[in-house]
Amino acid sequence: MASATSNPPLHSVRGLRRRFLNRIFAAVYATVILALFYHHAITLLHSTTFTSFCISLTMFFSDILLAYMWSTNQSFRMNPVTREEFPENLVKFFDQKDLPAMDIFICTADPYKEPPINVVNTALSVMSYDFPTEKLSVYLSDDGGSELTLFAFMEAVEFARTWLPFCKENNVIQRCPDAYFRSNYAQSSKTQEIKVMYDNMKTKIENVVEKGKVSVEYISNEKKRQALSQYWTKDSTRQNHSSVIQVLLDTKKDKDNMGYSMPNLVYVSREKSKATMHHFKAGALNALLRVSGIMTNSPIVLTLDCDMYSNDPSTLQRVLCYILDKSSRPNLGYMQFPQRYHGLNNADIYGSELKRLVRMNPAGMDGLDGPLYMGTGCFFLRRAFFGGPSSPVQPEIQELGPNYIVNKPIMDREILDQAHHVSGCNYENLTSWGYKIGFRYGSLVEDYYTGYRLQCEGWKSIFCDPSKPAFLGDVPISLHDVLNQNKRWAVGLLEVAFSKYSPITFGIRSMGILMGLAFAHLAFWPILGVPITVYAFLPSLILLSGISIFPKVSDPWLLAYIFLFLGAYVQDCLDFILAEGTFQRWWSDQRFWLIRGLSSFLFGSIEYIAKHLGMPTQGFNVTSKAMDDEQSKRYDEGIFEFGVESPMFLPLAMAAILNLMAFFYGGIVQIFKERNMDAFLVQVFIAGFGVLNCFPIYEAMILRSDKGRMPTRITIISTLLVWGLCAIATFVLKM
Ligand SMILES: O=c1ccn([C@@H]2O[C@H](COP(=O)(O)OP(=O)(O)O[C@H]3O[C@H](CO)[C@@H](O)[C@H](O)[C@H]3O)[C@@H](O)[C@H]2O)c(=O)[nH]1
Ligand SMILES: [Mn+2]
Repeated sequence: MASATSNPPLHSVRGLRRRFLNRIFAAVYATVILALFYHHAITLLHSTTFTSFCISLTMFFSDILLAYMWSTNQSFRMNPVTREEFPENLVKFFDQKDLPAMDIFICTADPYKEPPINVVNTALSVMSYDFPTEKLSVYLSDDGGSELTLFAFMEAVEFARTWLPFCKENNVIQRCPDAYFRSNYAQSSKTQEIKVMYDNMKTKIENVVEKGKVSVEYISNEKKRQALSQYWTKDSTRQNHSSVIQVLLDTKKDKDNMGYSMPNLVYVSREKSKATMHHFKAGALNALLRVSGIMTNSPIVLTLDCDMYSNDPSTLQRVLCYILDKSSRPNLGYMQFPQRYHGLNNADIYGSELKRLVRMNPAGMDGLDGPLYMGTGCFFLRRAFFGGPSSPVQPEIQELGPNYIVNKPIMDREILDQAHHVSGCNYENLTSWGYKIGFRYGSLVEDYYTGYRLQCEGWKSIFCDPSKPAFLGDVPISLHDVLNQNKRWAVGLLEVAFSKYSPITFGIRSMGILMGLAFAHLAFWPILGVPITVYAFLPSLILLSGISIFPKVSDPWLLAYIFLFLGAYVQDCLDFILAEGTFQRWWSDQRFWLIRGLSSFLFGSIEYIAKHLGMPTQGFNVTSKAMDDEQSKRYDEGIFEFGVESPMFLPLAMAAILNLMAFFYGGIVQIFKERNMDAFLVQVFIAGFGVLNCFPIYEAMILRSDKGRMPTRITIISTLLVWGLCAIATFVLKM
């Protein structure tokens, strides 16, 4: 066990024992893949017709892509580690007053998709961290440019004056008010009183959002009126408005109801103009980096999405266990906590837990040079945004440099003017922002891309995954939302994969083979759509024409297929269950890979190509966090939500229908009637596996009558398309 040099230790790290087994298994598996390639090559050479050549080539190509995904995936398995922190030892080394200051960034972008009451809850959960309040500054970026959000925050400030001291004096563990009142909290007259206050605030905010504007009866004083009036100019819209910066709390002046000081709280809505690119979330974060730079310039920065509240008030202490211990990891640039979620249904039908992506793979990278950046729950050293560890890049004004010490109060006129200036929409023109400084532009997955570029510059990272989640977030509850989110990721990842900074070339050169491959695995994630689509359609189509393409049951080559299939699936399942998973969730997770492959990845790739050709595309389509009661109920019961006529459902429905046909035809005609089991067993098995995975789709097409069922039009169109596909296949194969 390697532990930090300090004594008593602040943290420890341990390699998982299964890494040795992983390495041996990887060697065996790789050998079998090579053998399979040999078999593919032989089949190709011996193909008798042009059609059979094309089919063999397609299967070979699909298997090459699968092999690429498998081999790059091994970098996560070579050296996974787990860590432990001992925040209780921190006090033995550091005085409260020596702790570094923290700037916390929260992003929101749309008051209708991201209800302001939830954003307020997130802010309150971090404002009440167990940390010296004068060292804490919370910045809210409102890309929705909405007076509704500003209003919600002005209400939140009032509530915070009671909530913050209440949490501290009663040592409340759950400091997100909404989660607290949902939990089994100790009832007392004080908690009753606070609950009433909270409910009042919530009702007010929700009413205002419902009305779509802040009417006068909600504006209780002149200060609020003035703040809100900035939104009342004629040409102020979401895409077109000047900067709004409102200091809602100033730690030097504001006191809560018990007389304790409060953290800084600043509302920022950067200037927007239709004529200027704003780079979505990355642009918003860069604006915050500058505004906070002018106002507080704390050496540590936390980025949070508005839907991820803090679930543990002692998280900052955990972070300091690494950041204050220089021996923990040289050139440490950031520390990532996993995204963890609340409100998942038992089976996690959409695989939203993303266990592999957000917990298992980052633990694997942590054993190398550290995890990727995942957009939220990540603590950065501000310095990391300004060039590599040994190649600093100076920003255009010295006040923004990471070492500059702010010596004026946050409300100083000059500070406010400068803050407005740096949040202007043309400020970044002819500067290095987004390219050499700050969060990086050029990909819809700005998080992945920024973390990747920082690692290329030489920054390292740490993955901190305490058993009590540090942050908890929402998951989308309709299939359409999930697929859209995954599609956005697919587009963003391809943008990196095929850029001049592709991990497969630039990445491997900059950070070595294993880290390079780990990033390359993700960048090319969407190509999985190709083999998944091929396997979903080709074997079944061909089966319907009575043609066999896999080794016969009596052929020893079949063993290679069985080994590769079972080896990958069983290892994956074991890994999943060992990482606190259940079999049921694993099953949903593997199914969702197939669903993603057929929809998000396919449509994402098309969108990427369209974007590349200069056609207009969607950009950063914010995931909805608003809940519809009926939808919520169905989600909780584990029922798939189709409901809308999304083209992304077409390939899913088609695969479902085709595999069902192939399974029955193959099973009945080929195996029972023609006694052709030897030739067709594999294809019937593949179709059957598809059918097994498609149960929720059949249900949604035939059995259900609720609003979330498969729209009839999708069912009809996909049936026609399958019919057309079969006709073409018969024609081509009989040629
Ligand atoms: O123009 C924009 C668009 C989005 N956001 C914010 O970005 C965050 C993430 O957006 P969301 O729609 O919730 O995206 P998800 O798909 O849930 O996010 C995952 O993927 C994103 C990259 O695609 C990362 O930025 C996120 O951190 C990560 O959780 C939210 O707080 C938004 O308010 C902005 O500030 N400005
Ligand atoms: Mn989100």
